[in-house]
Amino acid sequence: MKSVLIGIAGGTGSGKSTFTNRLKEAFCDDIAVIYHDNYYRKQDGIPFEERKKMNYDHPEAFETELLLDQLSQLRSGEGVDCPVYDYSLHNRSDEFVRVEPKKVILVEGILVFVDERLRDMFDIKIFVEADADERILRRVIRDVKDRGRDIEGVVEQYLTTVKPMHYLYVEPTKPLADVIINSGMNEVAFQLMKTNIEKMLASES
Ligand SMILES: Nc1ncnc2c1ncn2[C@@H]1O[C@H](COP(=O)(O)OP(=O)(O)O)[C@@H](O)[C@H]1O
Ligand SMILES: O=c1ccn([C@@H]2O[C@H](COP(=O)(O)O)[C@@H](O)[C@H]2O)c(=O)[nH]1
Repeated sequence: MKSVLIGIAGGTGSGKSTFTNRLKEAFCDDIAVIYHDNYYRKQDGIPFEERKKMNYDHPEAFETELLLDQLSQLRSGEGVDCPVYDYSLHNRSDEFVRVEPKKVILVEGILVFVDERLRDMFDIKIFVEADADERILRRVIRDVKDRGRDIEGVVEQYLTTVKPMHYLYVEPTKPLADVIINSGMNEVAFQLMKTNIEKMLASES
């Protein structure tokens, strides 16, 4: 079985997870999904107050080597134990999630097109686009509701690291994408990808 790897990048709050999760809901266990965020580095030795202030939008914040190894294993037909990140702790949890090899593997994250080795693994590269004001508004609501943050903290983090790193690292990868889609709720883009994945799953190779 040859796996097709699909990378889904875009700024924070653009709707990457929304788009990815809609595809996962449509195909359930027929496809695999990997979130680059789960590969944020382990920070066990660093106190919580320090972890809160770190730059999570720089490529070095991720253990991309581990992701590369695990994607290679999946492509060779082996299952992997993916790490699980806990945003409220700013650290990896002790959990793992078993991911089995599938014909179609989605890999989602803000910086998945930055590392050339990772970028070159993708058969299809999708960039989810949304205006910066909409992204930050969504992020404030989501981080307060789901990621254990307060509004002041989200705003400070956005201005000090998230925004500058977005323009330094995320935005420059947009032209490297095969397809740029306008929001994760885009129905046309969803149906096009769904049809394509159905064809991939039905093909013999
Ligand atoms: N087009 C949209 N309109 C309104 N809300 C949206 C839209 N896309 C995403 N959201 C919401 O915004 C938040 C961030 O979206 P998410 O998919 O998690 O973004 P990302 O994974 O790119 O950070 C979520 O709460 C999601 O439900
Ligand atoms: O401990 C952490 C780890 C990450 N973040 C932020 O998460 C986003 C990436 O996730 P999206 O779902 O794409 O928004 C990134 O911008 C980091 O700043 C964090 O706040 N704390």
